[in-house]
Amino acid sequence: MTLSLERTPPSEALCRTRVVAVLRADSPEHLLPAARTLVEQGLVCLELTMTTPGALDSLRLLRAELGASADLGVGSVRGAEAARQALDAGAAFLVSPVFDPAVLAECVAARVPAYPAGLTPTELVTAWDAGASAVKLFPAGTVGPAHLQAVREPLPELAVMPTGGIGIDDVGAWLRAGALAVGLGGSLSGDALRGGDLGALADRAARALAGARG
Ligand SMILES: O=C(O)C(=O)C[C@H](O)[C@H](O)COP(=O)(O)O
Repeated sequence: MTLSLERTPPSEALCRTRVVAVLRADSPEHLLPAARTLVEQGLVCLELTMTTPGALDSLRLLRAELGASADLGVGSVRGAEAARQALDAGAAFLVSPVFDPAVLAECVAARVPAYPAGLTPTELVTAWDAGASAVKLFPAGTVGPAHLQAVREPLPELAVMPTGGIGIDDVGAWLRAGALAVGLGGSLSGDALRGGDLGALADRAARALAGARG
């Protein structure tokens, strides 16, 4: 199907590293040291979720502290107002657990990459045809890489970012099944967002990136 829409492409950093760290914390306290650790390892695409208290203040802080070394987006975005607030705070991309056309419209207008979600072929194609930069397969862990491979056989044009329930050692399998990139939340963060060991976080980041390189 040929559409006359101008799709904002995913960032160069996402296409290169192929891993997005989903940072969902109970408090903003430990975000900065964890983010620094990930960026030092080369895991530079970071998604701060709106469910984290003070998420947009944290985004501003991380942007000031990490500058151009990180590709900082916002996740769990629902509704036009939240999308506008995240974009005003400088989000480099927006992610959602659903396909919300209002969020996508804000991203299209601002020419910022948008990653709305779907699970079924129809949901994924609907978000893709509406102009998603890539579609987030969510919750990916409930279906596995075989689902992605089967969906993309008749729909090879879809750029897909599986997220939700993915282990750090599963990255390679998802990329081989046709994913553009994967999102890693809990399996990557571990206890680092609660003040846990940053050395262990660095090791997990290195493992995830090694899996992405294949
Ligand atoms: O809400 C969004 O926009 C999200 O990005 C949701 C994330 O995909 C998951 O919260 C990550 O899930 P885990 O890797 O299982 O911890």
